[in-house]
Amino acid sequence: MRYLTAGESHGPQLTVIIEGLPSQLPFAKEKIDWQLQRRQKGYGRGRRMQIESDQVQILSGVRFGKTTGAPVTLVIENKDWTHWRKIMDPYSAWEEAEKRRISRPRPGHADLNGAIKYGHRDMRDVLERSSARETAARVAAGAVARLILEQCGIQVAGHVVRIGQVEAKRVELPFAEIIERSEASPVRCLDPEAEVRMMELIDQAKKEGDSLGGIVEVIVEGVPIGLGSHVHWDRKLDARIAQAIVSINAFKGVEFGIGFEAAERKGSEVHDEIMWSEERGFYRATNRLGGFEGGMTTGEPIVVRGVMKPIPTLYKPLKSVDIDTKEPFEASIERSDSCAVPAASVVAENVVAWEIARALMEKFPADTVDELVEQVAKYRERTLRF
Ligand SMILES: Cc1cc2nc3c(=O)[nH]c(=O)nc-3n(C[C@H](O)[C@H](O)[C@H](O)COP(=O)(O)O)c2cc1C
Ligand SMILES: C=C(O[C@@H]1CC(C(=O)O)=C[C@@H](OP(=O)(O)O)[C@H]1O)C(=O)O
Repeated sequence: MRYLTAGESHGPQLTVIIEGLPSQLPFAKEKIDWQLQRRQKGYGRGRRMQIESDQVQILSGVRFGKTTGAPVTLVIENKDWTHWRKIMDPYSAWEEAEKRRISRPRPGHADLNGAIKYGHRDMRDVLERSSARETAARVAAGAVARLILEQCGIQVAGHVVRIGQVEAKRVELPFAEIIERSEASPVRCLDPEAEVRMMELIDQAKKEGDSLGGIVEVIVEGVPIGLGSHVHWDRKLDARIAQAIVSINAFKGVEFGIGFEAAERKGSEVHDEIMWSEERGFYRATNRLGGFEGGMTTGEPIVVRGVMKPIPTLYKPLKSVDIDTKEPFEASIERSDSCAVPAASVVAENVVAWEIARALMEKFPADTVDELVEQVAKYRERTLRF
């Protein structure tokens, strides 16, 4: 399974082409649109989210509500396009674009490196594609992956663990409650006390023209043992998930289970002891390693965390240099989010879902979804009797 996305932030649309899906997969458009809506929400987002109302248009690969096995093309409209048409049209008048040309790179964004690398004097040509608007297309792909996972009894949830200085209290909750609580929270946080403080912090950052980052956690339940592989570096599923997370705009790090804390602990306080019972087969007494050993799933829930740096576009001045005049300047006032950690947790859920579905399709190659479901069920049974 693979996908490609295309589209600029202020162009007419985003497009995603997904290839390698099994046929006969019930293609619930409302579930894809639901994931897109979830990504748009979250306390701390800027005005752009009030303009957009993301949903997919299905252009290929689906008939009678099911996949045909052909590539699926999905399109998400940029409503904001109408305001940018004059300068974002592929043949827009140069004079129009020149009036809005961007020559002032923002520290922390892709502007300067992209302009130097691709030879652009208008940094809009970098901004448009480096914008996290593109994550809407990735969420659509992940939402399609979730349709596959659902058929195989695999569920994905996500929540916000930290925003700036505020950390949520760690609580052990049943999976359904994690979904319910994070969904009800404007910052997608499971801890009501931290939620209030996170919102205050976002208000304060906004007032000060500053921005905030944080940490998100994704949990995947119902994964069979042995997705991924130890035999080669690029088949290790934890490594692929790490790439998927760090590829999200502004994500700088990733950890599984207890993560970086493992460095401080002794082996006896890290490794998850192996147990066996008639009903469960092999299982672990703990899940400190977050569901992975040897690049393969252990069958315990996958627990992965990603760290997002603060949003680069600031109202508060940061030093930079104009690429035309070479003069220093301060502040570049652009419309921007002040904190997008809650929204990014939805992106994280969906990019992880994609990697799990891809690994599932690699282990259980199938042309139809029934073939896939059958193989997964048989394998689970075999695992239990191992
Ligand atoms: C959901 C989401 C929303 C974002 N919104 C903004 C924004 O409004 N303004 C901004 O400057 N950066 C925003 N970012 C971050 C930039 O896209 C990101 O920092 C930039 O692409 C540079 O890439 P890097 O930070 O990975 O190096 C957002 C990121 C995500 C995941
Ligand atoms: C459009 C989205 O996020 C955008 C991501 C983004 C950036 O620089 O990454 C900058 C902002 O773009 P604009 O200047 O058009 O407001 C965000 O709104 C989105 O998430 O759908």
